[in-house]
Amino acid sequence: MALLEDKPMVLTSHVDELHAYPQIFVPVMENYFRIVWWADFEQDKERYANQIQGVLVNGGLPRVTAELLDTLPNLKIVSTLSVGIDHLDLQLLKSRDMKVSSVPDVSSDCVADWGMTLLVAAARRLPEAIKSATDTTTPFNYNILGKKITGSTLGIVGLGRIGYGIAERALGFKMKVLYFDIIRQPEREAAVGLEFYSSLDELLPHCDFIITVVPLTLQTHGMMGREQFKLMKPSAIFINIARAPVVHQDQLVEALQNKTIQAAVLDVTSPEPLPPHHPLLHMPNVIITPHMGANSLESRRGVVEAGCESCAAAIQGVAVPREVVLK
Ligand SMILES: O=C(O)[C@H](O)CO
Repeated sequence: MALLEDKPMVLTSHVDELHAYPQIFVPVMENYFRIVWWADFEQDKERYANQIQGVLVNGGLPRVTAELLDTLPNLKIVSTLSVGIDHLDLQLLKSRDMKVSSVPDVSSDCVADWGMTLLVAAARRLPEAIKSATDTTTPFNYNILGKKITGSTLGIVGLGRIGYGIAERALGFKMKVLYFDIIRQPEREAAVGLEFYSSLDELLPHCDFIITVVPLTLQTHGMMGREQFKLMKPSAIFINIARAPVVHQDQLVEALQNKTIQAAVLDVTSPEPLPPHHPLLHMPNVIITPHMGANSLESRRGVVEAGCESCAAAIQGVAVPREVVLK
């Protein structure tokens, strides 16, 4: 896609806001657009409203509400710089005939790398080990015993691009890999030798590690709760790199407190960050990371490029790469 000569105006989050883009990506965006930061827009909407043709979001601001759409009469696209689209009101956008794009493919390897990293970190109790070796107030401990990964069984919940990437990596660790998905995927299954389960509840009792990698939808909302934790082995390690509401967080706390399962790793929580007194922050068998699966420099740069490309295409009135088909 050619860069636009007369750069159109696009609204996006403020660089300092949660989920906004690190300053290093701003020049990438400015190659394509005249950027209006959300905070500036908020202060003087009339100045910008008629000129804004695209909105770039990333889970946080700008919230694309009916009110925002009413304010921007020349808006052509809402482009999210993310895989997930759960923060967008797709019904609203469809009713306004708005183009929508996401970036489902660019960061898959990076997120799959992160999924395996978290699995290894939990299995080998990495945070505790680092603390023991580097925090002089903590006893140096030669006996932090982890869980063997080689030969163990991994259950992947959701065999999309990221889930499949995790399967490929797990095979390198000589793990047995099972998966649950609402759609069976024989080609992927055969390519790396996966075992399919049509029922989540039937898959869970077999797994040493379970990782959720599903999009957040009405069907996946709360799919991991008390009943599912009870079906897991008491030695199971549960990892969520999808979206927090896929898990009943309070029921996960209960399962960890009752030792229904051994440990959990959460790259996503509700809310983010958790308040200081939240029990998950104070459990030795929990690892929490700040929603950073897609955070390699390369991946984020690619995501920003791709999102800008889609946005520019819609403004030019040509086919939009990675358009989200609104049903
Ligand atoms: O959906 C994604 O791409 C990541 O979770 C970042 O929002």
